[in-house]
Amino acid sequence: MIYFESNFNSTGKKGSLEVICGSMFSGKTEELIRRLRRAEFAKQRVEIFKPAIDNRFSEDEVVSHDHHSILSTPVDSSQNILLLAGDVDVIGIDEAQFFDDGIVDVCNKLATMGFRVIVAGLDMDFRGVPFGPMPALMAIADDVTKEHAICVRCGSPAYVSHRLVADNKQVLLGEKDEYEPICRHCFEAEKQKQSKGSLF
Ligand SMILES: Nc1ncnc2c1ncn2[C@@H]1O[C@H](COP(=O)(O)OP(=O)(O)O)[C@@H](O)[C@H]1O
Ligand SMILES: Cc1cn([C@H]2C[C@H](O)[C@@H](COP(=O)(O)O)O2)c(=O)[nH]c1=O
Ligand SMILES: [Zn+2]
Repeated sequence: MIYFESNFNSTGKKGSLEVICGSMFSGKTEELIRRLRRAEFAKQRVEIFKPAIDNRFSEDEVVSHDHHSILSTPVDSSQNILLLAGDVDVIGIDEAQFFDDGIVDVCNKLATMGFRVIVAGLDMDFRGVPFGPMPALMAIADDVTKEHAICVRCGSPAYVSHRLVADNKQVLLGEKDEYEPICRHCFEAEKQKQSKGSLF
């Protein structure tokens, strides 16, 4: 896929929605920052939003696990993105899984209005279940990129973020102490191990 920094999508029309998904540590944020920086090199005006709850590394920056960062605006609700999207060409949104369902309509509207919208987020939660508005965003996107971390157990491409701590809430902010990226095979082995353990 060729991304058009000119803000025209592959059909030559202005306005599009790109989704970058995958497990934790797969490079979603790095890829988001890379696309936004390229847009800046093309003299595009860029605005980045993230959910206010994600204050792990910084209140007002999107930061990758490899310490790349870009200034962002934290917002409490998806509607705020519509209100705050000013006179820009490209809108980046990180950690989209944490937004309310309204984010789907907001992204659709922005793309139709002519913005290039680039969204990054976890496709699945720690149970391997689709996360929040991500499946709907992927369905309506013009382009979807699935990134893969390396499975920390066997070196294959990882597909899910396995939770290492005993907590069943869907939302639990964390890093390497709380999550590890693993592949389908190692995830299945883990589930078997846990179900055997719960029998005794
Ligand atoms: N198991 C792993 N597989 C791949 N990258 C990893 C792994 N563990 C740590 N990393 C680091 O995470 C970086 C990706 O970080 P980031 O873009 O923030 O990912 P994401 O946003 O998908 O969580 C990689 O460049 C690498 O330095
Ligand atoms: C799997 C999973 C993750 N989270 C949290 C953990 C992190 O704070 C973010 C994901 O960050 P990343 O940029 O993709 O590394 O989400 C969660 O709350 N619930 C989950 O099931
Ligand atoms: Zn594995």
